[in-house]
Amino acid sequence: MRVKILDHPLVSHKVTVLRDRETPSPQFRQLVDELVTLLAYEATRNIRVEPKTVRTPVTETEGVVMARPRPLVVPILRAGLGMLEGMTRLIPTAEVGFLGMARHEETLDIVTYAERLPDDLTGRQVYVLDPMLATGGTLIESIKFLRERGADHITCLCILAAPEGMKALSEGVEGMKNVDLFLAAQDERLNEKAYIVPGLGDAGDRLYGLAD
Ligand SMILES: O=P(O)(O)OC[C@H]1O[C@H](OP(=O)(O)OP(=O)(O)O)[C@H](O)[C@@H]1O
Ligand SMILES: O=c1cc[nH]c(=O)[nH]1
Ligand SMILES: [Mg+2]
Repeated sequence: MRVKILDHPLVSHKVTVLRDRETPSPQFRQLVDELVTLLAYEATRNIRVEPKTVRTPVTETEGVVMARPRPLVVPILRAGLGMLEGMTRLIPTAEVGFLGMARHEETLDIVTYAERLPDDLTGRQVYVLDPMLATGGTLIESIKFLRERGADHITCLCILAAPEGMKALSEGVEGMKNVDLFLAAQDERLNEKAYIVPGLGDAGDRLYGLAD
């Protein structure tokens, strides 16, 4: 598994504001949207293109366009939904599939409660969106799911990750070729409730939770 952590002062600035418990939901959503654009710029370097000839007003020239089959973007509900618009703004022609997964607060077991994906993903490049990689259980489960359908190359975009989850993920996908992970920041550890430290709390609640 290839891991890339963005190293950019603008990213660090946005992550810091995102962490701040005083940052309200509307600003939190805006920051997630901005961060995913920056992450997506790096994470889509591997996007497949094919040659295309175009006629400019001046002459004919060789360029490239995105290859077929189109890439598939998969936000992991609920928190991953906050990353979808930023991603599709960059790749408007991508197809979007959905996976709804939640980890049980105490057992940390992953429950897959929704799935809307093409049956056959043979040869497809897939971009998985989930802001938090904590124990890694959710991402491992989703990658296995996508692999079983034939996905060819899976790139995960996360905002924060704990080292424990990164290790579990790399062991969990060992032997699987073509799995990449892009992060805005790597955090210190997990706490006793498997929350990321220092983290940003519960991403789903901060994006979509009811205001106090
Ligand atoms: O690496 P893990 O230990 O599996 O934890 C990470 C998962 O936890 C969060 O989702 P959550 O289960 O809270 O669901 P939500 O998005 O509906 O809040 C987060 O968005 C990840 O999907
Ligand atoms: O810190 C964490 C861990 C899992 N899910 C979250 O939303 N935050
Ligand atoms: Mg949650």
